[in-house]
Amino acid sequence: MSQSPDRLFAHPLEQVPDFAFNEDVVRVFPDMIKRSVPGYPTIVENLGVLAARFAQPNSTLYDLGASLGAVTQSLRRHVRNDGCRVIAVDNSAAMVERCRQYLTAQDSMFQELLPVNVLEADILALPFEPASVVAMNFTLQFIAPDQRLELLGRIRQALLPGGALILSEKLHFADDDEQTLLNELHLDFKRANGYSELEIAQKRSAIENVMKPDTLETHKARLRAAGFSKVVPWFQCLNFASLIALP
Ligand SMILES: Nc1ncnc2c1ncn2[C@@H]1O[C@H](C[S@+](CC[C@H]([NH3+])C(=O)[O-])CC(=O)[O-])[C@@H](O)[C@H]1O
Ligand SMILES: O=C(O)C(=O)Cc1ccccc1
Repeated sequence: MSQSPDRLFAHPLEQVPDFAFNEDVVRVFPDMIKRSVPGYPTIVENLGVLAARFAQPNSTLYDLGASLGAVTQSLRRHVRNDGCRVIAVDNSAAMVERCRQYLTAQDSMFQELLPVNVLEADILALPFEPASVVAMNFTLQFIAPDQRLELLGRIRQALLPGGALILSEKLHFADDDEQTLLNELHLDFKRANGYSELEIAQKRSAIENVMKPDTLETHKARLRAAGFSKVVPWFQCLNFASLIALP
């Protein structure tokens, strides 16, 4: 499986197209997300550890917006079998194809992993089965803002008592100084990971129409409105955070 360094925005583009999860992105995605999202490896690994606490025997665990299945692989490293299974969902055909290859490779290296079903589907149109764990690792930010509440409401309805939604997102900050500082520090993180000013500027223009981060306050209020009883942030690195939402 070929994995390449992310140079997608390294050369000047006449017009920067809107960011899409296509084959070019799939080829560089593991490198791109590690060099762009501070704390990503820590979040992914610990998501499996967290999930193990909420997973119930004979239940379903969802990985929504699974991309190449990094979270699904972490769930399979940490959650005991006990009749559980994972449903990984993504609406990018290119992502789903490569995700299935990675999970098959994981299956060939380890025994007794949770069974996985990888679905190519739009999570906005997918009926959810009862689930003990739902992971959305940096996916809600790509959903149209006016669809987010309804989606979270359906996830809430699907969650079994004692289960949890684990939601990771890039954050926006209402306080201008806080927004400026954390944004600058995020740019420094990207520079430290080898991205040029041109790459940073072109990537920013590619994602600004398709990725709309909310504030932590908006997330908390919307999760409450969706029926979650408690929202507990468990991780923040610069402007990227992860929350546990309890039914
Ligand atoms: N409506 C939708 N339905 C299904 N999938 C969608 C939808 N909209 C976007 N996606 C998918 O959500 C994923 C978001 S990436 C998640 C990283 C992963 N969780 C990781 O932990 O490595 C985040 C990022 O790139 O910053 C992409 O694969 C989209 O195709
Ligand atoms: O690159 C960024 O600035 C981001 O905010 C995160 C990101 C990571 C991977 C794909 C799209 C957005």
